[in-house]
Amino acid sequence: MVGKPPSSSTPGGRRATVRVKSAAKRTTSSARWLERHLNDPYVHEATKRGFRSRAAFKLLQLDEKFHLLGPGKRVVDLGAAPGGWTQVAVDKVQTAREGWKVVGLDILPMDPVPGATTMQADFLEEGAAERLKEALGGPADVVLSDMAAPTIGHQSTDHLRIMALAEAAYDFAEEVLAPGGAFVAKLFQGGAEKSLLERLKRDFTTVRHAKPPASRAESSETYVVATGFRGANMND
Ligand SMILES: C[S@@+](CC[C@H](N)C(=O)[O-])C[C@H]1O[C@@H](n2cnc3c(N)ncnc32)[C@H](O)[C@@H]1O
Repeated sequence: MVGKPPSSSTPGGRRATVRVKSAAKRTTSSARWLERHLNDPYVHEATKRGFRSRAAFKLLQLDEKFHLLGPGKRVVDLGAAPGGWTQVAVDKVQTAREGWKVVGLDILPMDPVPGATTMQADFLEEGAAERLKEALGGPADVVLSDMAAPTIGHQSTDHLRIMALAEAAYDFAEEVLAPGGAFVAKLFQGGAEKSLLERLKRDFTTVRHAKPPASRAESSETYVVATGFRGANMND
């Protein structure tokens, strides 16, 4: 009969049945994703306002709460693609005066964002941080990291991978931040690993965890927000 799954009584049949089942599971979860996407008010608002991603609202909300961005500031945006945070950063920092800067980096290609410098590189690869420093051409007031590797569903592996990205982002931030600067990094629930938190508490006047309303409730994503950088040489 057409459409009837192959018999699972033979090894080939069982494999085929498993394949059919997992394809069906994938179809159901993509359908669920599409439905959620179409009903998401942030997706609609992002389209209306010309943002490339709904993620733009997470930065707008973090900025509203922590006052991170402002005219004339110099910003680094790590994990920038497709560019929602970069758009928000340019919008908030650009002024008629010289000196403001937004540099975005992603491992994926990204369409240029007017006003920003963008580069494609794996941030964890040797030389990427140096190239980024060159593009920045001076100290930064804000280092943002929304970097996240695709999750594999294995909680501790996903946690380790995002922590490695956050730690690398802070290694970079520690070198380029101007006194008074701010650092934001995406983490998974459970918050920052003790070692990163200890460094942040030592180096900043305020360290908070935040989950902006635009971050989906079912996502374990959260952000660590550190403000009031005490200055690079304070530990010397
Ligand atoms: C959640 S998305 C960022 C969304 C972005 N903030 C926006 O507003 O459009 C996470 C990004 O981190 C990037 N990423 C993950 N690992 C990276 C790495 N090692 N180096 C650079 N970018 C990385 C991914 O390619 C992805 O584009």
